[in-house]
Amino acid sequence: MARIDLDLAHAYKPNPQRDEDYALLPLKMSFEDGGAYALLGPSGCGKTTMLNIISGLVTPSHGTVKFDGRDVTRLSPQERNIAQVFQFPVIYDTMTVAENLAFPLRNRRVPADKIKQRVGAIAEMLEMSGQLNTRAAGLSADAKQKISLGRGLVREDVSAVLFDEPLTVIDPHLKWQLRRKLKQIHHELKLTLVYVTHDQVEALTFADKVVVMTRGRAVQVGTASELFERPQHTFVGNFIGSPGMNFLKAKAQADGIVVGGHLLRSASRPQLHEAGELTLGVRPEYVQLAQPNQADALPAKVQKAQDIGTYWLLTATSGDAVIRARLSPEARTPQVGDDVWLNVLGSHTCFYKNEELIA
Ligand SMILES: Nc1ncnc2c1ncn2[C@@H]1O[C@H](COP(=O)(O)OP(=O)(O)OP(=O)(O)O)[C@@H](O)[C@H]1O
Repeated sequence: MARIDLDLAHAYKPNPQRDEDYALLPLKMSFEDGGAYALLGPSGCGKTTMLNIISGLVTPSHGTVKFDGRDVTRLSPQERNIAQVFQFPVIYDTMTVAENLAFPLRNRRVPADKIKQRVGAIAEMLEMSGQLNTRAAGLSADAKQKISLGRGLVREDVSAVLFDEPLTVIDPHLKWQLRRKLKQIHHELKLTLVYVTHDQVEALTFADKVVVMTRGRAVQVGTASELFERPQHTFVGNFIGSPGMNFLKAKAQADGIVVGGHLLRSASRPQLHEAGELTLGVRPEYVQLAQPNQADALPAKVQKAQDIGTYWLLTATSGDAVIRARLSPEARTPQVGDDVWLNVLGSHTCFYKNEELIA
């Protein structure tokens, strides 16, 4: 396994001039040896480009890729010793499940008894022990993709295993099981894993650390709780969470924060005073119903109240701003048209300037 250091940028077109010309803007980041990472972001943000640069399928137009301090920028995937699992199964239909799993090991002349032991262990982890002698041709798409996952995980000597949306073809119920399974396998095998997905649930359940990407930039690398509690960029606040963070235009002054002409009184945060116009960010989970004229609350009118089962989702407007609150089912739920006060200022509230977290 290897520690991977990226210090690079990538443009598919020659002579890039503007930010839009880059698939990856200049970035510096490291993947720790044995860590499980997810690259998460919407379509076109550069996830696959980053994965293919790590594997060696794409050479970055600028900068370097290092494995354990060694420059591998111009080495092929084979020379880098990478295993990669793609969206669709890459297996041999004429071979049995066991032969498919053994293939990457046979290629490297691993002794037969070692192959048997390793194939048995991987099949057991993927709950395929009963199918080892079945020919792959007759299997479902799910089972074939499980074999692909197994082939990616079977070698112990790889620098890293890279997954590009590997559960796309998997049935939703099995998807959930396999995500958990992959996490468990990671704990058992201690491989460096990098997993591309546009699905936040998939990223957050699989990875120890999630790299959130937008428009060719990695805007935050963090644990699920860091991304939830302290989004470093408004994109992260909005992209992570269901629904995403509320954002309100704000201005700091000595005795509090002004939102929509209303003063929210609070202990001052000195770093905010110089900032001028700000964005206040608060997750719907932390917005509470408040008493009228409560110092840290805003007046609002309820536009929607939806019963989501485990919580009520309230949508209210305060001036131009829309505020969503996730209220517990036990709370007194206001009705559409009610005037309410919503607490938006507390220890979980974040402040942004030019999209970046400042306090
Ligand atoms: N081979 C290529 N040649 C030219 N441009 C490309 C190539 N591959 C990707 N791009 C462009 O680079 C940008 C990033 O694409 P990339 O495939 O890395 O994003 P992604 O986040 O993986 O998206 P998706 O989830 O849709 O695969 C996009 O604007 C895309 O059009």
